[in-house]
Amino acid sequence: MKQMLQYLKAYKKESVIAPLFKMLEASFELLVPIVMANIIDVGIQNGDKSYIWRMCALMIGLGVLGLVCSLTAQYFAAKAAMGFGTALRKALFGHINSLSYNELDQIGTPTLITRMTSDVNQAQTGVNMMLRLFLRSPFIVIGAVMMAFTISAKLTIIFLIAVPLIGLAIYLIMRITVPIYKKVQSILDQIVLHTRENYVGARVVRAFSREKDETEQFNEISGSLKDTQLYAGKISALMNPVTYVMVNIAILCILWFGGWQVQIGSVSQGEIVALVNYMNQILLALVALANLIVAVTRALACAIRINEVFQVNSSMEEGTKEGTKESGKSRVAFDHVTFTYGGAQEASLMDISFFAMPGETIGIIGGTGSGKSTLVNLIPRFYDATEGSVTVDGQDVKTYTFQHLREKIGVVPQKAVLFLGTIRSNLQWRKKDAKESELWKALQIAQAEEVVKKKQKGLDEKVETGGRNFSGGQRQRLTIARALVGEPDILILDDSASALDFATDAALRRSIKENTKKATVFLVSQRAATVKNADQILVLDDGKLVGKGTHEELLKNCNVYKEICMSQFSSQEVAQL
Ligand SMILES: Nc1ncnc2c1ncn2[C@@H]1O[C@H](COP(=O)(O)OP(=O)(O)OP(=O)(O)O)[C@@H](O)[C@H]1O
Repeated sequence: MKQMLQYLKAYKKESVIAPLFKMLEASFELLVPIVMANIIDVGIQNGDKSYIWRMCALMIGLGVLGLVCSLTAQYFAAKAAMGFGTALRKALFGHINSLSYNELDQIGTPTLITRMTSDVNQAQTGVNMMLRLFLRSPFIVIGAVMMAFTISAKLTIIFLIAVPLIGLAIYLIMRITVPIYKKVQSILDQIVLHTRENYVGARVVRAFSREKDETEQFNEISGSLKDTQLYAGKISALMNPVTYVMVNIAILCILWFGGWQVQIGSVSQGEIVALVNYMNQILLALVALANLIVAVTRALACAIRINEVFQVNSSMEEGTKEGTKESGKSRVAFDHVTFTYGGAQEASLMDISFFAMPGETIGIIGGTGSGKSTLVNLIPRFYDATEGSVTVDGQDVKTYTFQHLREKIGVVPQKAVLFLGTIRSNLQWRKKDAKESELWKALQIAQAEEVVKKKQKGLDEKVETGGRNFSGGQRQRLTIARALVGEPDILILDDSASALDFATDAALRRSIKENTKKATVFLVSQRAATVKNADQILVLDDGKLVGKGTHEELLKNCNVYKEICMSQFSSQEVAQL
């Protein structure tokens, strides 16, 4: 909670003004029954019309003042709560971005989305209500009891019995509903998970005619959300009848016992009306307090979920060096590298050693799940090696600042993702100030020149979220171009040509070789044809490096490589390769 409150720091003034004005409003509200009593006891009893008019004007004045105070409080509370929400959202977004893949894998994207959106909103609502009602409701309850005491000490006994009983009833109802509201938030997580999976894989769902099953599954989760909320709602709905019955019994008691007091002349008729008003004010204040407690408990549950994310620290410590380039040194070197994913039982890479010189092309081949992507992910430090070391330009990757390390590397991930914007804005991700000529050069190398030229607005053509207005092959070429802008020292193509036809794939490799002579290129592929011309081919099998050398060398001495080639070409073709 303390950690959460730091986001209100910039709104100290607003956080004080809002409750103060709410208390001022409450003070005016507490005066109204007294004025009312005077109208009855003095104005009506003496038939003094001008007194009645004056008192009515006073009541209107109190109402207007109360409204002004309430609006002022509302304004400052909203300002503080919005500011709190914005600061919290910013901090959470920054923190999530600072986490390494290891932590992101473990927390999971759907729950991060719920925490970033719905949970932050709930926390913001909690702060808003807290600022407005935290002091006001108890102030009204205590104030009304004290005002009743000034009218009649004897009749105040009814208040002293009724208030704790109403409070107890509200507490019992809330004891059941509050845990249910906490459960609602975790069901929302499941809804986000299901929706996301369904929308991302919409085509697959349709291809397998799974719409009905998916809809049924979704209905089941949203039905459980509905049932849970309905249950909480039904119990909460008891709040009004139960409390109103209790208050009305209390009012009956005031009228009954008050009637006797009026007869013996110790209390006036106007004062009885004032006491009834105070009882009603107490009821409303207690119901508002109950709503406040529900909102604050919900906000607290959300704050705990947000805090859980803040408490996850990146397992990666950023280095401080910029790095230098020494000639004659390997550009990338793996020294006895072993890597195990967080929570996994077995290592995905075992004792991998190799080095790559500037200008070399390294092919990485192996079956599905053999560890190819995992290997290249260690170079830009998406993950850290569990054992051994990875060096870039002779320096351990852990010693670099993230910016300097990643500036050296152009990555084309397996899944071609573009971002909302234009082709130009997407291509400028590695180099913000890249000139038009640089962009076209990258597009030309990536065989994407035609793709852009065919678009009406060229480089300024709009890219929809995820690049959904481009075909799979077009997206792949554009992501390759994006990685080439700024001429990286290391280029990683993680199965990035899978959606390209063989001719384009071959043209792409040729073009990369000719145009990026100084760069070290990592070509990850399951196709032997893609890696066969590489200067060095690494063959992975179940996380182990089972072969290292040129195509010819591997054909002679690496059975796994030979098997891969045989499975993709006839023996005659293999002999000619
Ligand atoms: N985020 C992850 N968390 C846990 N295990 C993972 C994760 N990513 C990959 N793995 C496991 O690590 C192993 C190697 O996966 P990797 O993605 O490196 O294989 P790959 O050779 O690139 O496969 P493919 O050619 O199918 O892309 C697999 O057994 C996989 O299940």
